[in-house]
Order: sequence, then C-alpha cells, then structure tokens
Amino acid sequence: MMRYGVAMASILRRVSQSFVNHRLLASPFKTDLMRPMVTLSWPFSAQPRDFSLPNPSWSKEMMQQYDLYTSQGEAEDGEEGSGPWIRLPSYNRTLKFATGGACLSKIIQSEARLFTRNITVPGAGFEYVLFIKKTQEKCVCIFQAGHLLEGPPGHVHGGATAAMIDTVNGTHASYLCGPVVTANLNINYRSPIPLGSTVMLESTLGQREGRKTFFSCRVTSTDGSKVYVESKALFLSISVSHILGGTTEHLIRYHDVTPGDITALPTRDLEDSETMRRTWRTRRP
Ligand SMILES: CCCCC/C=C\C/C=C\C/C=C\C/C=C\CCCC(=O)SCCNC(=O)CCNC(=O)[C@H](O)C(C)(C)COP(=O)(O)OP(=O)(O)OC[C@H]1O[C@@H](n2cnc3c(N)ncnc32)[C@H](O)[C@@H]1OP(=O)(O)O
Repeated sequence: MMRYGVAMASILRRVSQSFVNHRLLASPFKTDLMRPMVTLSWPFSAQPRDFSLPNPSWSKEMMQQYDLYTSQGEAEDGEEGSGPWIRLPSYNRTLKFATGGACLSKIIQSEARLFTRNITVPGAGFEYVLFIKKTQEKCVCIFQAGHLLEGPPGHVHGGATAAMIDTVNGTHASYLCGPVVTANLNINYRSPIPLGSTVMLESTLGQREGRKTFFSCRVTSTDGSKVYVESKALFLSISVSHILGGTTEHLIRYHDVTPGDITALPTRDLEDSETMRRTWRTRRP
C-alpha cells in the first residue's frame, strides 16, 4: 500500500511536470496566425494536448523506456538534456493550428482526428511516444497497446500494429523528406503482441531514390529479445496539393465550398504555417 502510494505520488509529480513541459513546449510556436493560448493545463485549456507526454496509464515499463530516452535527449525545442534523441510532440489534429483561406478553415474546423490519437481515454487505445535520432537514420517509438486494440483474444489487432508501423515510418519519413504518403507497406507478423504490453518500434531509413524513400521497421520487446513484427515500407514525396486536391474535390461535393474558394486555396499558407514547419521538416540528411 505504501509502495503504491509512493508510486502514485511519483506518477502525479511526473504528470504535473509534463503539463509544465507541455506549456513550455507549446509557447514558442505561438504566432499571430494561431488561436490564442491560455495558461490553464490540459484538459481544462484550449491548448493542444501533447499526447506523447506521460499520463497515469503508462506502465512502469513504458515509463522506464521514456525516462531512458528523455535522459539521453532533448525535446524538439531543445529543452531537455543534450543526448542523441529528440522527443517528438504529438497532437490529435495535424492541421489544428494552421490557418488559411476558406477551404483550409473548413478542414481545420472539421471533426477529423488523427487515427492513432482518437481514443482519448488514457490507456484504452494507442499510448505512444516517438524519439528521433539527431543523425536521423533511426526513429523509435515506445508503444503500450490498450484493451480497445484487441484482435485475437488477449492480443493486439494486426491492423492496429500496422497503423503504428505506418505512424512511425510515416513520421520518420515526414521528418526527413517533408510531405509524403505511404505507397507500399509489407508486414511480417512473427509473434502475437499481448494486449497491455509495452513494445518498441524501430524505424530505419533505407534507400533514397528520387521521390522514393524506403524504410524498415522492427517491433520488439523493450529489451529487444523478442521480435514481434518486421516490415518494409515505401514512401513517396508529394506536393501539398496532391493531398489537398482530393480534399477540396470532396469539399466541393459535400460541403459549402465553391470552386472560387479552391482557386483562393492558400497552399502557400500551409507551407508557411508553423504546423507544417514543425510536422514536416525540410531538413535532409
Ligand atoms: C496538406 C495536408 C497536411 C497533412 C499533414 C499530415 C501528416 C504529416 C505529419 C506528421 C505525421 C503524423 C502522423 C503520421 C501518421 C501516419 C502516416 C500516414 C501515411 C499514410 O498512411 S498516407 C495514406 C495511405 N497512402 C495513400 O493514400 C497513397 C495513395 N497513393 C497515391 O497517392 C499515389 O499512388 C502515389 C503518390 C503513392 C504515387 O503516385 P504518383 O503518380 O505520384 O507516382 P507514380 O505512380 O508515377 O510512381 C512514382 C514511382 O513510385 C513507384 N510506386 C508508386 N506506387 C508504388 C507502390 N505501391 N509500390 C511500389 N512502387 C510504387 C512507381 O513505380 C514509380 O517508380 P519509378 O519512378 O522508379 O518508375
């Protein structure tokens, strides 16, 4: 009971610290173009929740791995440590803080949510945090699979694992190459992943051939002794209009958007926005 109390106190301390870190992380990105930020902490504030920060549902194993990587690295804005790993913040809307013309504001105001962040009950779905190596050839993810991700009884659904692999490879690819889409994802499931367990995903940069960039991914136990999944993926670099072209077509058909709005569509705003700068890095190795 005593140990439980101490553990809970430690978790609560960690979470309240994470709120502080979260505010520190969020503030540098404030611009005139963004919604006003208030000083209250999530879940009471209008600030975005950074889902990659610890919450009380994180297991001891997840926290150990998180502490290991954060102690060897720094947050994206360079506030923690000075090791080789950078923690990547993670929100449930990719474009939430972008601004722009009529079409874009419709996209922003929609109910869309990033698939792997749309279960908001802590511990129920995808709990994960990504770290990228400063040298950029590796990106790792600590992933705790919640009970809503069941496939075979007591084990993680293969589609949930695929979504996580796509997320880790996709984020890695976006960080290195800017706007990309997955063209091909080939997965070998070697061993079922128990629900509730914590696993590591390691994305490795492969060949780069023009617009094509290849990645591999391994899902293992946190000590690396058990291999659950191995995969290979191809990402293709695209222009922002490749994605928005389809979106605007849909908006004309189903929403209150005219072709005039499309002509005025500020893809430049997208490319200029803080969100795009932060999510789609333009650095190349
Ligand atoms: C403005 C929006 C902002 C949104 C920001 C969003 C997120 C980024 C930020 C942070 C990341 C956060 C979370 C990450 C989470 C998840 C990542 C999700 C990524 C996805 O989940 S994304 C959805 C699934 N994805 C699609 O929805 C793609 C649909 N598809 C297409 O959009 C086209 O199909 C495309 C573009 C792929 C190709 O079309 P294309 O016309 O541009 O190119 P083309 O066909 O000419 O091929 C050129 C060369 O690629 C080879 N090639 C093509 N396809 C191949 C294949 N399948 N296998 C092997 N090789 C292939 C050809 O053989 C040729 O090769 P070569 O040049 O050697 O001949």
